[in-house]
Amino acid sequence: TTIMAVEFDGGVVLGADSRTTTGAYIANRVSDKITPLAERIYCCRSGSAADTQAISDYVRYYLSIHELDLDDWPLVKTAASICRELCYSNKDRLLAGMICAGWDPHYGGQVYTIPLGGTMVRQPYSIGGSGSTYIYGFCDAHFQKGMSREQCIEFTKKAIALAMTRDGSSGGVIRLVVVEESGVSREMIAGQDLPSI
Ligand SMILES: C#CCCCC(=O)N[C@@H](Cc1ccccc1)C(=O)N[C@@H](CC(C)C)B(O)O
Repeated sequence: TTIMAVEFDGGVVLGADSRTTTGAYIANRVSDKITPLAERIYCCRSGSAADTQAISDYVRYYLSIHELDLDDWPLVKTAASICRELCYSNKDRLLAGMICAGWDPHYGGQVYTIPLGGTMVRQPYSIGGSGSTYIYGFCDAHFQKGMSREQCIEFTKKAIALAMTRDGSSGGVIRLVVVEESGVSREMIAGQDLPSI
């Protein structure tokens, strides 16, 4: 897996490849690893498909209960904290590396990364999954503070595309989700991995 999320002024871009593997076998070449946690909060999943689906379901459930007490949008930090609590307190049983990202009216676009051990840290952008190891240099070289929505989209597309060419556990199509105050939009970019003949 290769996953990424980038903050911009007013929202976030989330990106992921679409390959699920069992060993070298590609169990799913069109997986959707960008999963909703609330209306303006999503997570990118890496590691065990089962573990990260279960964690996402719990976070979505807890947030839905929490929202009944709120008369406002839930905070991205709240979603990330619930995710972190589940990952940390079950760290010896889970294989889950997740990136929580979204928009809320208090802090705008935010990216929180929750790697394997269950720590949580906010970053201007984050990369994760097996494929991320191949693009740290590219991301260090190309990230700039204050990039526009469109620049963040292009940065995310290029980084994930490069990782997909080198990581055997990444491939399929590039999925993108843009979350901002005005709404959520999805995009899918197909490469060579979809049958054309
Ligand atoms: C189908 C099926 C059985 C397991 C599928 C399954 O979890 N594959 C994993 C690799 C893995 C991990 C831990 C144990 C075994 C196999 C996988 O493809 N993970 C991708 C992300 C998830 C969310 C799709 B990525 O991290 O590569």
